[in-house]
Amino acid sequence: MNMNSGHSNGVNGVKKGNGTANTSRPMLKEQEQPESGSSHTTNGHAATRPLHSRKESNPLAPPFIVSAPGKTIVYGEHAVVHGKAAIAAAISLRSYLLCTTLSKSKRAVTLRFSDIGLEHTWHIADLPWRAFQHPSKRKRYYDLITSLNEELVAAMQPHIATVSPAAKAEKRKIHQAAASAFLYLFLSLGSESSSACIYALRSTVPVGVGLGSSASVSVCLATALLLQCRALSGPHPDQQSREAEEQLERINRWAFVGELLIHGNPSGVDNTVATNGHAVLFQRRDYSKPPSVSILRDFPELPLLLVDTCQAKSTAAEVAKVGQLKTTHPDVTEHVFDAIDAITRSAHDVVTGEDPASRESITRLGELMTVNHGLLTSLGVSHPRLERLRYLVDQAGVGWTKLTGAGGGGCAITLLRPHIAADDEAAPEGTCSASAPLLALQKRLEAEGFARYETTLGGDGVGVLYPAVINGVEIDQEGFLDAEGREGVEALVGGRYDREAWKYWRP
Ligand SMILES: Nc1ncnc2c1ncn2[C@@H]1O[C@H](COP(=O)(O)OP(=O)(O)O)[C@@H](O)[C@H]1O
Ligand SMILES: C[C@@](O)(CCOP(=O)(O)O)CC(=O)O
Repeated sequence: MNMNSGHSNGVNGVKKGNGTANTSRPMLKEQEQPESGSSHTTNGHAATRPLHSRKESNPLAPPFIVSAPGKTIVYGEHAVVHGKAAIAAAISLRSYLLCTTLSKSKRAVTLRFSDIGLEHTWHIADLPWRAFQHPSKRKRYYDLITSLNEELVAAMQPHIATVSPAAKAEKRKIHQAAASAFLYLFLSLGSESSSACIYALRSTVPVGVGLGSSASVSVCLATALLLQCRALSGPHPDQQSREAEEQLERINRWAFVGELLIHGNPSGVDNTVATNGHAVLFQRRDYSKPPSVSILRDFPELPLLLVDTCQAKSTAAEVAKVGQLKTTHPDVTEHVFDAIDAITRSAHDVVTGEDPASRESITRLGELMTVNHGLLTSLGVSHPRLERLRYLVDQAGVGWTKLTGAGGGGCAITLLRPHIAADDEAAPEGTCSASAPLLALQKRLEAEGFARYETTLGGDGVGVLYPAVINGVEIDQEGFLDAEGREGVEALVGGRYDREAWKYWRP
């Protein structure tokens, strides 16, 4: 699938509105991969074009969407930045990036990230291609990049400074972080002859609450740009496991670069789980090498309550705070990291053991969460709102609580005690819960300004909807950007009614 040239294996006959469409979705086959940034020529694809594919004269690839999940870190945040193990699971909240290629004459790329109110256009020719393509700086799509090149970041700065310059400082920071992630990836993977395109983003992952919104956005950006420079094969259903694994690894490497731009010193656990889905045991001892990643496909469906303190936090600030503590008290901090590492490994033994959903296993997992939270507090990354939340849950006696993600506000997870979870499950559909203590707690939390997210753990990682057609209807950019809330977005892009439409790399 050449997503940029008129020789695309794309689809025609797609109707706007309520019409029917040819929804065959030819995905990339493994083929000769171009050098990153090479011009978009065909490589014998026309011969394999299906009967109803786009006409040679049509210069545009059809709009397509990529999607990636948010995550919750169950054990090991912060320690993971310093080389220890962490367990994280994908959640059913996701980001979606709709890519609409424009005719060659347009020569501009536009970001429309409506959740955060960002709209920005760059003229492709104005961008600092010379710096990014200098032989000493040029990166290939298969390279492992573990740190940003300061000269390239500096070359990009004038083009980032023009993003939302009049916005309030906090908003500008959010806009410029997202724009930086895009632009660094675009300049690294694209070329001056890249197609003009509009990148429209919607996310059901709340921004900056510890659920990996930046990673899910970075995975979407990396995947879209890799697809557009033809550096990915698939996803297609008959793809060999090793090949699918390689594609996910490629996406993950570039998503990590996006994370470097957004939050400075990432461990890589967030983008790894957003790429692969399910749950992962993750460790990165040496930042110059790929991390050790074990995918936990049989991670139990833990009865978790996910609560937002609604207290804003900054991952970069919390990570820097722990870094500072490590500099001041290296031995003490290392011991705390080691203890967190031991917690993660004990939890891993339980979830990969005989009966991870048994009463005993849940109790062990819960106790480990309590200790993990205590250690995070000792690192200075809790917050009065998180402590209040933990106190309320402890008082209600419904489960074990820890902060998740960077802390300093953001979210906490509570593992429900088995009898509470059982009552909750037995509740008639549509009711909140049959468990009186849980119901009382939920009311209390609401009254004190906490928010609860309904989500399930595990599920697929990065997915592609090519073309952007659900049930024969092409997803319209304006409708996508204006869709109301989580329900609106999911109703529009949801594979719920067209299960075959979304494709995933499944090793
Ligand atoms: N829906 C979105 N649209 C655009 N950018 C987003 C979106 N969600 C997150 N981001 C980017 O990710 C950043 C949040 O990252 P971070 O502070 O690490 O929080 P989180 O814990 O959610 O990952 C934002 O500043 C923004 O740049
Ligand atoms: C604190 C940390 O371990 C997790 C941060 O997660 P989040 O950005 O709060 O979703 C940092 C990292 O692993 O990169």
